[in-house]
Amino acid sequence: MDQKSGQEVWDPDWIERSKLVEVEGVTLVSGTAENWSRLWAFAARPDDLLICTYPKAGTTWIQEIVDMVQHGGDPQKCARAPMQKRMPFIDLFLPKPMTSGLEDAEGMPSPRTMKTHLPAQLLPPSFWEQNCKIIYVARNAKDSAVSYFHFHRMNQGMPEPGNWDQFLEAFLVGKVACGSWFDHVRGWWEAKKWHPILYLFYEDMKEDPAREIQKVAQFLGIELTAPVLKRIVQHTTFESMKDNPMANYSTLPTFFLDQGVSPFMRKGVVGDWKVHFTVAQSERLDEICAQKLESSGLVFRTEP
Ligand SMILES: Nc1ncnc2c1ncn2[C@@H]1O[C@H](COP(=O)(O)O)[C@@H](OP(=O)(O)O)[C@H]1O
Ligand SMILES: O=[N+]([O-])c1ccc(OS(=O)(=O)O)cc1
Repeated sequence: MDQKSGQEVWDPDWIERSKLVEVEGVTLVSGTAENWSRLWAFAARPDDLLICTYPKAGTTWIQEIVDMVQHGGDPQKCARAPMQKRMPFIDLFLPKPMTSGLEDAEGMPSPRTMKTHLPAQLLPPSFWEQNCKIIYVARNAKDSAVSYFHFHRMNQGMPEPGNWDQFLEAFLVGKVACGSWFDHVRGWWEAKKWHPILYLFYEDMKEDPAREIQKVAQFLGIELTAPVLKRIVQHTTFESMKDNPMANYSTLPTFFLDQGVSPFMRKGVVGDWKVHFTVAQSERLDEICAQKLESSGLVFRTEP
């Protein structure tokens, strides 16, 4: 901690590209796998809210929406700290001496809102036992893969992605951090049959943000007046969030997240996959998707 600025001081040597390690057959970054027993034993509280996503589904977007809904649409209150401090990322373990999301969560007073990228079968059991509310956001596989590829390029703590073709291969077989996208979206979809889970889609949020924000408010039992709803919509547009230092991760050092390589708030659209996928790659993903999501009732849109 820098005494003058009160800022955490990081050393570039702490950051290195992670290896992938399997936990119960799911590939996770090594920091999460090494701390598995602590994470599994995490003590959820009944009034905890958990935001779950496969990486790049719009996690930060729904986090900012939830924070605004919880704080009456007051942007000042949502500017109290960077996102990772407002809503700890429980499965993120950065090398010591940096604090982990788990420790931040443990030290946080209730009511807490936290974030995870864990698949449903790896969620610490106390979240089920305490009947915690969960908001899940899913994004179509093609845009998720593209966004995840660029995120691997810029996040110096993620495994090396290789080139696009190599990364997509790894994504399709689920050998990337957080495992298979297909298993993730399906696992959480099944879990909502027996647990209070609000399951949202990125594409729906783009189509009609006000409608989806209302679903969040209703799920949380909060009433929004028309002007508050309007303010939340405006505050959480891609353009607003791109310029918001408390939401765009610009407070993290560039030797960790190199936003010169690719910004965290990159494009924020549906359909950017068309710039990256060949026709053959797109058809292959469609085939796997049809097979993996068969008879689940889960349907994704890939067009704006
Ligand atoms: N307010 C917003 N509206 C639309 N997309 C947003 C957004 N805030 C973040 N995103 C997009 O969500 C993705 C990041 O997801 P996460 O927060 O889960 O890591 C990025 O996608 P792109 O890389 O396609 O631009 C980012 O641009
Ligand atoms: O706070 N962090 O260190 C942090 C936050 C978000 C993040 O992106 S994500 O896609 O892995 O959630 C990575 C690191």
